[in-house]
Amino acid sequence: MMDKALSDRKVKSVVICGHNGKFCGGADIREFSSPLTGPLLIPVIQGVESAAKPVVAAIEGVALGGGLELALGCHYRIANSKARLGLPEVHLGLLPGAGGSQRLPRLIGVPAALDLITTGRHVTAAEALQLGLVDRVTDRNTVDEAVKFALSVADQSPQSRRISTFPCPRHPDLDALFEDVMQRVRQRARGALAPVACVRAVRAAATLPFPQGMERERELMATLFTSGQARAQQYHFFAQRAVGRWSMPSGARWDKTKPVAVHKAMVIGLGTMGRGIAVALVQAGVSVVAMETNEKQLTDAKQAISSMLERGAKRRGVAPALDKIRYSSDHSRRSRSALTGGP
Ligand SMILES: CCCCCCC/C=C/C(=O)SCCNC(=O)CCNC(=O)[C@H](O)C(C)(C)COP(=O)(O)OP(=O)(O)OC[C@H]1O[C@@H](n2cnc3c(N)ncnc32)[C@H](O)[C@@H]1OP(=O)(O)O
Repeated sequence: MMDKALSDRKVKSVVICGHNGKFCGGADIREFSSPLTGPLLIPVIQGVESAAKPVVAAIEGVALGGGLELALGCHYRIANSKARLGLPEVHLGLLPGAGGSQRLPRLIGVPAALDLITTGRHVTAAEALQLGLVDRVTDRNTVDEAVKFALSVADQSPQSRRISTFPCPRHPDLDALFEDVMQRVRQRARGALAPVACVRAVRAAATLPFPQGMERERELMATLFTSGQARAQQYHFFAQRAVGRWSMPSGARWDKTKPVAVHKAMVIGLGTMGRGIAVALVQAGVSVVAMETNEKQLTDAKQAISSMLERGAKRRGVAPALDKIRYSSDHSRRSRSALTGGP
């Protein structure tokens, strides 16, 4: 479709838009666990950018990851005022590997690009306009506005709008900037590879011509792409969404179940975890039966839990709720029934 639009002489300018009010949330993360198929994004974006006629991105909903990278390959970007834009790959253990790490700094400058790429944060359309990431923001129908705009620039050459040809905006002391950012990113990353690789990729954009920068981006991406950290972070992405959709063998489901207040709980086993759980429950106002069959462990736990509750209460300026917890070494049915108030 794109090839057809770009090669048809009757077509003077092109608008790329999404579907159902969303421009593009990026690549399908599930595809990263198997060999990549389909047209590779980098040549697609290069084809768009090098087109001889203006190409306009009409951004509604979200433009994230590869979606924003595609928009950066366009010559103009028009965003709906409710749209959100970002390069969140760092949260998936990756970097913006379809030219995003090389085009973004050329468009909005190194400090702003470092911020967006290393944090993966989304920006609103208003902030995107302020940063120079988009050319216009509209409250109206974005595709209609983009079509109007595309017609108004149809006779103009897109030559000066190709971000890959922009020099990276100058910064007075690049070395000091990167040293400072790298130090802060390393501290925050606590061993994560992707944020550090993101800084390295942006440094390549700031110091190398575009083709060499792309090569550096590719090398860094190749290391991250198959890393255990990336696999774990991508698993985490889907796991986070799955826990929000739980269902029980009984058929109870997250969206059909009303929450029930919990007033009593029993904690069985008072090791480090059990003690912490008992304290958290008491502090949340729940009456707790704390059960431990090992007498020595029970004595130690009583002391530890009381002092945790006292310290917590002191910090919050309230009385310690020591009366909310009862201890037991009796694992019998009678002891467990104390929870339900049964016989
Ligand atoms: C050498 C190789 C070079 C390769 C270059 C590749 C370059 C491109 C890379 C990328 O684009 S990486 C992906 C970047 N994008 C993201 O990280 C966006 C992730 N998604 C989100 O932030 C949110 O889902 C959203 C898009 C803002 C929508 O949020 P909302 O709250 O409305 O819905 P969710 O519950 O989060 O999601 C709904 C549904 O969709 C699934 N999903 C969302 N995004 C993706 C995705 N990118 N890939 C696959 N699936 C996605 C999500 O899991 C939900 O489905 P269920 O889990 O409920 O079935």
